[in-house]
Amino acid sequence: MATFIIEGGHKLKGRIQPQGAKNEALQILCAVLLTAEEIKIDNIPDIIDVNKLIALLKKLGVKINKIGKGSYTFKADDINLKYLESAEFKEDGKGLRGSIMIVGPLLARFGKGYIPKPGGDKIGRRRLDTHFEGFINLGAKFRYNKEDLFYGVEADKLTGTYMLLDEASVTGTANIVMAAVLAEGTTTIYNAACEPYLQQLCKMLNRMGAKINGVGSNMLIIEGVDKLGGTDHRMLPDMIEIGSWIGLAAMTKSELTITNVSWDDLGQIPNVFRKIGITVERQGDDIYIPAHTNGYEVQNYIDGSILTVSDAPWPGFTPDLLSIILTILTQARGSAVVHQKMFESRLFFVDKLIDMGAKIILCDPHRATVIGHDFKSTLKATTMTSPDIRAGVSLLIAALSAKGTSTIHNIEQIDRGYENIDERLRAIGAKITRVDGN
Ligand SMILES: CC(=O)N[C@H]1[C@@H](OP(=O)(O)OP(=O)(O)OC[C@H]2O[C@@H](n3ccc(=O)[nH]c3=O)[C@H](O)[C@@H]2O)O[C@H](CO)[C@@H](O)[C@@H]1O
Ligand SMILES: C=C(OP(=O)(O)O)C(=O)O
Repeated sequence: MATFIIEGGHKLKGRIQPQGAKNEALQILCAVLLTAEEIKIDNIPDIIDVNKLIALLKKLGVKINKIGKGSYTFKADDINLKYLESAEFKEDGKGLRGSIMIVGPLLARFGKGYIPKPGGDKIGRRRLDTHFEGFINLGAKFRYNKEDLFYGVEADKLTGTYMLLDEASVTGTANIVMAAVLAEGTTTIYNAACEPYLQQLCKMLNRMGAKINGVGSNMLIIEGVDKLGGTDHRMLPDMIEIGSWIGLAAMTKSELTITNVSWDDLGQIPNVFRKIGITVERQGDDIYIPAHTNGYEVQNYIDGSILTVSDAPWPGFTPDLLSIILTILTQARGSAVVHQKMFESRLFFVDKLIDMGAKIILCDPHRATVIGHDFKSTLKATTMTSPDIRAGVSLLIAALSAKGTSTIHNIEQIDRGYENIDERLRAIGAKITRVDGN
């Protein structure tokens, strides 16, 4: 278990370039299984989850060449399906959430797809029904081994159909789309998720020869094709990292420029930060955050009632930024409610913020009321353990704003999704030391 030692209370300054998007990368990498032709992908983040998926694809027989930082070619022309039945695969597949998305492409191209219960953050129930109901709708036979927690789908052929998803699952929609592009006939997916990750996936699949209409909406109409070909793809900047750096700048009263953010793909993100009083300035394709020397003031609604920040499927506000919003609210002028609708265990990390002196009432597992200090009292340094990726980064931001030296254990949770975070933050003035565990 590695650890960060953080000396808080220093202002940061400078420019930071967001990495390529983690959740997009996990989808895009799985899509290389859909063709025997070469696919070149740029801006792949160098993070634990993505590297685990690349290693898994390699074991599946995908030929992988690293051609530069974040740039790889992939060629899935000789897939080793036996690996899917190995004990090794049962271990590898469990290591991350994104591995679930190999199932759709494997089913579509080779007639079978297996996966052990995938990993990812322990932030509440994370069921997979939407994925498998989608495959069943396309004509696949499903089985689940309860002892091994091992899922499997098989089909001689997939046939397009109409389906109404029970929830707009992000990875579920990606998985079903990747199966449907090679199905016979037309598939309509209603209540589809439409995060930029999915829009990017659909655009890439269309460049490979797929026929997907409705990209960016909650109804995708997919006309199946016999075969897909190669393409080039570049990952968008990671919008969750961008939100994390906005929060970091505000809470440490630092002046930061977040470069090349792909503004038009950020949806509600800039506005939600503005609602809690943070100045988010557009400069070309950069975000400029001035030093919030006089703090930031939470806006009320027009009728004067208290602000609630909650998540919703895209184009709603992403649940992956709520932990960061909650953390920066602890120093806001005013109060707000954070309502995490999707995941029931994601707010428990507030205990650590309360230990640091934050004023938070956890109303129930989904809702917390935060009463901001307006910097009249700084958070106290402490020792904590990162429970999940976004709570981990939130605690890191809290520690950077706190008085004294904090310790965060289990930072592998942070490394799962943030590339070289300590080095990149040191470059803008943060005092962070990484101590490797045994
Ligand atoms: C690898 C990856 O891409 N992970 C992301 C993906 O996870 P993932 O695809 O696993 O998450 P899902 O979209 O399936 O949904 C997660 C949870 O939210 C609930 N749910 C979902 C849709 C909905 O309309 N209402 C609702 O309550 C589901 O019941 C489920 O419990 O999407 C999540 C939701 O944006 C993000 O937090 C994860 O970072
Ligand atoms: C919950 C997240 O990731 P995963 O789905 O990989 O656990 C996240 O990125 O915030």
